[in-house]
Amino acid sequence: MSASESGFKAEYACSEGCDFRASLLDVVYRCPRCEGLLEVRHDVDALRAVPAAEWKRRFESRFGSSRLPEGSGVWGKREWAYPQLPVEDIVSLGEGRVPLKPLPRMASELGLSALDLKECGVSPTGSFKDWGMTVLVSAVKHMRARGVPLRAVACASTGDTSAALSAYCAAAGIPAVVFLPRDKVSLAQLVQPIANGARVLSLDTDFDGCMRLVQAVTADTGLYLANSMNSLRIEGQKMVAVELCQDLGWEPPDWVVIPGGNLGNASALGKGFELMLELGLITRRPRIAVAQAQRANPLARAFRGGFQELRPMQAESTLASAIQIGNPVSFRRAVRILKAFDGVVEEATESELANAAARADREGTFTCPQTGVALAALEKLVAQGVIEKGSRVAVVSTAHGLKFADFKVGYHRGTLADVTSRYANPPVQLPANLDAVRSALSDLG
Ligand SMILES: N[C@@H](CCOP(=O)(O)O)C(=O)O
Repeated sequence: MSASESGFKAEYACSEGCDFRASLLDVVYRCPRCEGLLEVRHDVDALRAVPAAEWKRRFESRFGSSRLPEGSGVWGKREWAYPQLPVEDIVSLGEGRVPLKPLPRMASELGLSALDLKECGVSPTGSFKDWGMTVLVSAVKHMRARGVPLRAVACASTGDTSAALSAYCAAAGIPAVVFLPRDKVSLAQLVQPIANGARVLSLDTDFDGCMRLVQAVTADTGLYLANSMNSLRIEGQKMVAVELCQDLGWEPPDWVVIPGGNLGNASALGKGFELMLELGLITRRPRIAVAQAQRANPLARAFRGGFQELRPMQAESTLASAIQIGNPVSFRRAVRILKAFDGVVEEATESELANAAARADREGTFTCPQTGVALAALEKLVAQGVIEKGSRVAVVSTAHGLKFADFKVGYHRGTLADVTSRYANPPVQLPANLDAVRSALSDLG
């Protein structure tokens, strides 16, 4: 069924309040009047005509399906994503529907009544970027089918967005071009677009430099921009908030902690909560904490200054390479969301992020360094009393740790610069004889 048959629709609107409107078939990323980013605006009155209980019932019933796109965590909620999109244009790899993993030991040590990790990296390309990329690439497939002359789709990336774009474009048979900062993404991230047949440009600059170039190149409307300044991405990524509430019986946590780089993700999280509030699926706002690496912390600096305008910075090298960004494109959107959700921003040093990731791994996860930043920020916010004891907290885990194997190896070898590995667990080197093995295990009783 095409969602247009169900009567719902969405269009572009200026996120800064101009009365600019455009069709989702248009190639446009910013408001032509004020240069502000666009947002996808849904017909909320039409959506509200369906009772909240019916939305919950629909979403629950689709959640159980193993068939795509119905069983996708994004397209199972398609009326809230891109309602007019015909089903035949959906490009899904089975994104979303990821585990909400409890961390009971860490919760108890921190004095929280619940701590859950929303494992968005348990996903086709190993990161939360799949949630938004399925919407964007499906939209491109639809535009091409309708005769819009798009030759290829391009993005700048710190490694996860490029992997997602390449995989979805490969599935759809659409050429992809990725702009990567040379030697600043992990080997696993680099090989993903290579394997998927994307055109990989390895550039002698950082992410912000790649972002400037991709924006210039995609001014040619035949090359479509896939970074999250394109608001189609936000429509998929906002489903993280919806799925999180669904996991929790439609009761939001008290706090959500999320790592922040280019800041599309924090904006999407807030947009998801706002839509659920408008449609009555939830009745309370969680508070949001955005976590940044201390070496790439433009939002944290702005927060300390009372959210003055963004001062772009040169992001320094950090283990949390996926959020090594000094000039976040979605800064204004994220600030708006933080204000609306009584939000805070905290930052983590290299040692704090690495140890927080390792601490969570001791409970059965395999966390990426960006999630380590969020967990370290959580520890600090609890210690400061900002997040109160007894709170129920969800942390958005953005990527799978397998993409960052070097980080894990370095941590457990104790070779990471500026990190004291408190939970290092190096292998025990032994001769292959029974006495040595028994002696190594003697403390286990
Ligand atoms: N961390 C991102 C950076 C690009 O951000 P996006 O929000 O524009 O996708 C990545 O993985 O590339």
